[in-house]
Amino acid sequence: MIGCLQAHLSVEAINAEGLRGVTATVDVKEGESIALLPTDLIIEMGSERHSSAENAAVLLGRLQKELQWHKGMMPYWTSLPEGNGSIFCRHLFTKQEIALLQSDSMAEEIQGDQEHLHEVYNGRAKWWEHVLGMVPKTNLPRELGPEHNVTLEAFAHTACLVGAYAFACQRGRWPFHYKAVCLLPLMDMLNHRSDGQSNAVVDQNENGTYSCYAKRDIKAGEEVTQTYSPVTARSDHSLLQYGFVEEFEEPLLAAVDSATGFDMEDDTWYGMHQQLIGPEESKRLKGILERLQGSQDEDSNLLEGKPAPSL
Ligand SMILES: C[S@@+](CC[C@H](N)C(=O)[O-])C[C@H]1O[C@@H](n2cnc3c(N)ncnc32)[C@H](O)[C@@H]1O
Repeated sequence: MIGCLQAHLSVEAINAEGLRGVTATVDVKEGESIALLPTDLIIEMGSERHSSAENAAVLLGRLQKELQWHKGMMPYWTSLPEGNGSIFCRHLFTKQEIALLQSDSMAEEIQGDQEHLHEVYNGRAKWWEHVLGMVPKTNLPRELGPEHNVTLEAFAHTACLVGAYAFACQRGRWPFHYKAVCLLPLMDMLNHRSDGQSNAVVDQNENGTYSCYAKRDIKAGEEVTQTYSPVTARSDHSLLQYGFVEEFEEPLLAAVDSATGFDMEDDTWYGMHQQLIGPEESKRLKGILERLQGSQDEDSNLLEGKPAPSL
């Protein structure tokens, strides 16, 4: 499998905590391709409309039915985190962990996702949901169950992998093209850095293959990173979707913790449940911070309860 993949990348631990990522094996110039993924290595699941649980069911269905393919892709499967606890993920949160969120709206969201995961596992989708394409076609029997060698935990783990590793991808050719959810081996080994900090982008070529392009010159040995979805602009959602919060060299205040600003056009996404700040409030808070001098001494004074500088 790896023979078909052309890449100037090496997968390795990239920090002292042992976080795995990819580094460039050669110097790459801005705009050059660092890796090329052929179409036959793209793993298509359901559509973008479908949940991670539904797409996990499609993937497990393919794995059970297409044994040759399953075997051929073994280097990829073994490269993914294996087993319970290897991913910090909403589908696997316990009741105690949900309580730690201290946010009713997020707790509800996660409980809803966990119920949905059980429903997909138990095959409770209505017949008309299948007919209307509201649930993807899977090769699996409607009921997964232990008799198919997929435990609920393994199923939840697969849904977690899909949630954190899959890409939205364009499939087929015009006029029969459509948006799907795909796993892109190796491309999914790139870690996230916020926009402006990342040095690469994963893009689809006209012939359907995927390339990883350098956004600026990259030196051999340097980590190669890309910017994941806009979800990462908010620490709480980044934690829920991907299991991490990006660390910035200069920590930002929680209220304005979006490094890239609010890049979603529809800011209701950020304002759901009316507890979160939108672009206007973010601008106002950033304005205040910019006017504050923010020296170490002033911060210490504030922490000791001494008067804040006047604005
Ligand atoms: C698409 S995978 C990237 C490859 C992954 N590091 C691996 O070793 O399999 C996404 C996962 O990588 C980790 N990750 C990505 N970017 C990160 C970052 N900036 N800080 C910490 N963890 C990160 C998170 O665990 C996330 O769920």
